[in-house]
Amino acid sequence: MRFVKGHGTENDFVILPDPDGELELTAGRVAALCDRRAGIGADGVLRAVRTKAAADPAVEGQDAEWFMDYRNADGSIAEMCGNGTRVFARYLVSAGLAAPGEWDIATRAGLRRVALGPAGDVRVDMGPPAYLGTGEATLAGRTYRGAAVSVGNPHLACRVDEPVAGLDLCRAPGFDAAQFPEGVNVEFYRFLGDRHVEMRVFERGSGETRSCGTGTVATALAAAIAQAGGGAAAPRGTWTVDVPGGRVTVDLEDLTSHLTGPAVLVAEGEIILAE
Ligand SMILES: N[C@@H](CCC[C@H](N)C(=O)O)C(=O)O
Repeated sequence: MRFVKGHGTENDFVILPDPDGELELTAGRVAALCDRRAGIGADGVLRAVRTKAAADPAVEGQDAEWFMDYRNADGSIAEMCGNGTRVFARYLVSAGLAAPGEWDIATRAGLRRVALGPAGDVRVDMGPPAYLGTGEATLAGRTYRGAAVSVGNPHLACRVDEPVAGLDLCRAPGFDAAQFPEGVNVEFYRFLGDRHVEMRVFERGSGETRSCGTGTVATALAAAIAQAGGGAAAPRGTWTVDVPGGRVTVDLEDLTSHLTGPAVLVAEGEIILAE
């Protein structure tokens, strides 16, 4: 079957066009595709299926032509993927399946509105990130306090004072499984300036990645709350988030948030699907 490979700030994806929902996408098949030695290699898979053909109750009734069926590299299903949404939108336009402009994409976290031209950055309405209180992550014998944030999927954004490049993210950070029964994406961020942070992430289901769009939104909210001295009434504003794979912008607004950044398609080809 055909595939396209793309990335958003080096958070990379295999895109599988499946307009009529015919593909049986097992967890094993996703993990095999994402394998960086024995497969194509990616942080996740984006299956492009027409919403009306998607046999997924999570998107039933969503008024969008296309459903982004996102899977993590280990084959697990996630509610949302911010970088993936930008890459998905760029793919639909590039393939002639949607026109440049503004339209909605169905996701398990609800409709996400994208805005894009014939080339260049993509802007995604990420909805209002929800601050859910504090939490703790452990890494290399140290405990980090963070903000639990839902961006449709779960995050724990922890502030650090040292450069994030020095953190050992070879192993998964520990977290309280009672607080995050479905697992959690853990971000570590450091202030670089006014509304400017650097961030690294260990993603649920994929390990350390070079970027995480939902994670940058969670981090911007956590940093805004920290800057305001705590509490959920964070000031609104535009944040710059530097990640190992590049830079994105997060707008925290009264009723929603927007994520803006690159979306690049790098290859297309044919997969030989081993059964
Ligand atoms: N990289 C994504 C997030 C993908 C899902 C995440 N690993 C989860 O399990 O929630 C992004 O750009 O948001």
